[in-house]
Parts: sequence; C-alpha cells; structure tokens
Amino acid sequence: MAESIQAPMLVYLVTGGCGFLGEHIVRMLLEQEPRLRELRVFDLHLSSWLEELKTGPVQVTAIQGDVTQAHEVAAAMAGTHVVIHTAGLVDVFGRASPKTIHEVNVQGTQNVIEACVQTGTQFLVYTSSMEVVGPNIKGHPFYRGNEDTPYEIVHKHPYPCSKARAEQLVLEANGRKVRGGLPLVTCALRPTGIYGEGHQIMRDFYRQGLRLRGRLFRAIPASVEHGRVYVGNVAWMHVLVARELEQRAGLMGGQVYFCYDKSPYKSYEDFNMEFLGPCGLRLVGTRPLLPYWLLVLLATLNALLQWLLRPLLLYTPLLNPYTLAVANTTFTVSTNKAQRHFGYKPLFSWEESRARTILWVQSTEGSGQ
Ligand SMILES: NC(=O)c1ccc[n+]([C@@H]2O[C@H](COP(=O)([O-])OP(=O)(O)OC[C@H]3O[C@@H](n4cnc5c(N)ncnc54)[C@H](O)[C@@H]3O)[C@@H](O)[C@H]2O)c1
Ligand SMILES: C[C@@H](CO)CCC[C@@H](C)[C@H]1CC[C@H]2[C@@H]3[C@H](O)C=C4C[C@@H](O)CC[C@]4(C)[C@H]3CC[C@]12C
Repeated sequence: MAESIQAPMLVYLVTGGCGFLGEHIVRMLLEQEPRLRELRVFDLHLSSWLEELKTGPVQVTAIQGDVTQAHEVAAAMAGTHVVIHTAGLVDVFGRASPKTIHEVNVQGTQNVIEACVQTGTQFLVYTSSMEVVGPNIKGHPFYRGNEDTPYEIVHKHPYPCSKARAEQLVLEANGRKVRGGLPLVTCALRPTGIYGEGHQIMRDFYRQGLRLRGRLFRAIPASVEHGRVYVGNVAWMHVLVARELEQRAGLMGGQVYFCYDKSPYKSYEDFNMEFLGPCGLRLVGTRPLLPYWLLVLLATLNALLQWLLRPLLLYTPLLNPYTLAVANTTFTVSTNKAQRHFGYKPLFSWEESRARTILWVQSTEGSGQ
C-alpha cells in the first residue's frame, strides 16, 4: 500500500458491513482512512443508512451478496486491496442449524480466502471471537489472560466451533501466493463480548426491564467477571490493523489479537447495569435470586423444549445450557499485544463509551429500533 500524496487509491471491502460491528467499521474507515478511494460494503441484507454515506468523497459501493456463494464473493473482491471479513452468523440460541452456522462462518471464510488468492487481494483481516479460546464447557476461569495464556480449549457448540475453524483457516492462509505472486497477509482479531450502539441483546434486556416495571433480577453471581469491549474500539482496531498490515507484515501476518479497551471487569449483569441503570432500571438482589442448580434445570428444560418444538416452531430463549455456562464463567482479557505490535490504543475512553451507549439505549425506547 504505497502512500499517495495526490489522490486516495485504496479499495477496501467489508463483509457483513451492515451488521452491528460492521456498521461501526464502515463508518470508522470513512472517518479514519484518508487513503480510501472506494469502500465496498458486502452483506446479505443491505441497510438503508448506506445511502447517506454515498454522498461523501469516498465512493461507497453497496453489494448485496452471500459469503457462502464463492462466485459472489470473488466478483465483489476483484480489484480490492484489503478485505475486512466480519460477516458471520452469531447464534448461541439455536436460531440457525449447525449446518448453516458452518456454511456461513467456515465455508464463507474459505470463500473469502480463495477470492483473495484468485483476485490478488493481499490483506485480510478476520473478525474472530474470544470464544475461539473459551469459556470452555468445564467452567474453567480465564482470568486477565492474554494471547499466550494456556487454557483448556473444549468446543462443542456450533458457533465457537465454527469461529475456531474459520480462524485457523485464516491463519493458515497467511503467506499463500495471491494472483500476481505476492504473499497473502492475514490476521485475526478476537473481541470479547461487544457492547455499544446497535447491541441487540442490550436493547432486549432494556425492553424486558421496562416490561418488569423497571426491574431486572440477578441470576449470575457478581463475582463472575466478564470481558467486554466497546464497539467503537473494536472497529478502530480493525481499521488500524488493516492500515498497518503491509508495513508490519512480518510481525503481524498470521497473528491473533484479543480486542480490548479500558471497560471495567464486571459480571455480565452488573456491566449491563452501567447503561441500563442510568436509563431507569434496577438490578434486584445482591446475590442470584435462584440457586444455580435451578438455573441449570431451567436451561436444560429450555433446551429440551427447543428440541421438542422444533418441528412446529422456533423456541429460542436467552437461557440455555451454553449461554448459562458462558455467563457463569469468568473470562477476562488483559493484554497489550495489539499495542506492542501496531500501536493500538483505545480511541474511546470508558466514560465516552458508556455515555454513547446510554444515549443509544435511551433512544431505542419505543423507537422500534
Ligand atoms: N457481537 C459480539 O459480541 C461479538 C463478539 C466477538 C466476535 N464477534 C464477531 O463479529 C462479527 C460481527 O458480529 P455482529 O455482532 O456484528 O453480528 P451481526 O449479526 O450484527 O452482523 C453480522 C453481519 O453479517 C451478515 N451476514 C450474515 N450471513 C451472511 C452471509 N451469508 N453473507 C453475507 N453477509 C452475511 C449479516 O447480515 C450481518 O449484517 C461476527 O463474525 C461475530 O462472530 C461478535
Ligand atoms: C443467565 C441470564 C440472566 O440474566 C444472562 C444470559 C446472558 C447471555 C445471553 C450472554 C452472556 C454472555 C454473552 C456472550 C458473550 O458476551 C460473548 C459472546 C461472543 C461473541 O462472539 C458472540 C456473542 C457472545 C456469545 C455473547 C452471547 C450472549 C451471552 C451468552
């Protein structure tokens, strides 16, 4: 990516660019990447907000497409310099079948890699997940861990299985020759639980609290710490990696980085209250109101009901054995690898991330967003 003083020359493609994280990446690229000439936004479902971006100095091209269709991916990628592959099926509730999750997350990623090789796109940034590491189903805590911390990785659920396999494919592809003979440079980012404007589960908890006359009920002990990261900082890390990959290919190629910022370590529910509290909700109980064995029973019942009802309807409650295990296991990251390798520092402070998220939650009330 040679620096051009005269005219911006780079073409980027963001897969999943209309999703929760994807939208932030798209907007961040337009704000923070002065060398951008064209930004292609590739998604299964295109959003209407893309239209307003088309009036700016950078050419924004919306491409409706499916990552599971190799020819659609290759056609969209022809002539691009960098691809940020964020499209994915995020499902830990049983909404999609394991086969569909595999097709989108694994086959879709393989298609992106092959398209890089075929079209000569040299830089690939992949949005992986903390779940590639854990929490494992044995409930082992990962406490302030970094990219080198030993941890017993046990995958059973289709979503983490698919993210782990896709990440492996991306890392193994580093160094493959792309069209024109140059080596492919890849790297994977592993966000913990992302929060911020557009976070649907946060919005769902808010609505549930409103329905319960301003109350939510504690289910998880306050001592179980959960790693969370603000969406703006996750987007910023993607933009920075994409920018630095060429200059630091030897160091960054084939590497994984946890996505982190200065958000406080708290339990999942206490962390959500940082935003929902100022919006008028209160978390009832200093300890879980139900004993853990009862939660396990309810989660198991939900899984059984989901299986029984599947021929008739999709029953996908928030609580199932997997989500309970994740919510109930400490998983926090403490690392500076991204700072050491490519100078990452969070763009948004915790105070700013919190304020922006609160504003967004407040704006969703009754708005149907
Ligand atoms: N949300 C989190 O807490 C979190 C944490 C870690 C990693 N991630 C990863 O970040 C990425 C984005 O997640 P998100 O939370 O923004 O999810 P999201 O569902 O909001 O966004 C995913 C986007 O991908 C698109 N997409 C899905 N299937 C597609 C297909 N077949 N072809 C093209 N586009 C398709 C969707 O339409 C959507 O716009 C995912 O890869 C996810 O695994 C998310
Ligand atoms: C027991 C309930 C009482 O309030 C709380 C259930 C909360 C769960 C639904 C969520 C707890 C942890 C979340 C996951 C975590 O933040 C990390 C993730 C990684 C990412 O790649 C996808 C989303 C998720 C799996 C996220 C999903 C929701 C939780 C399990």
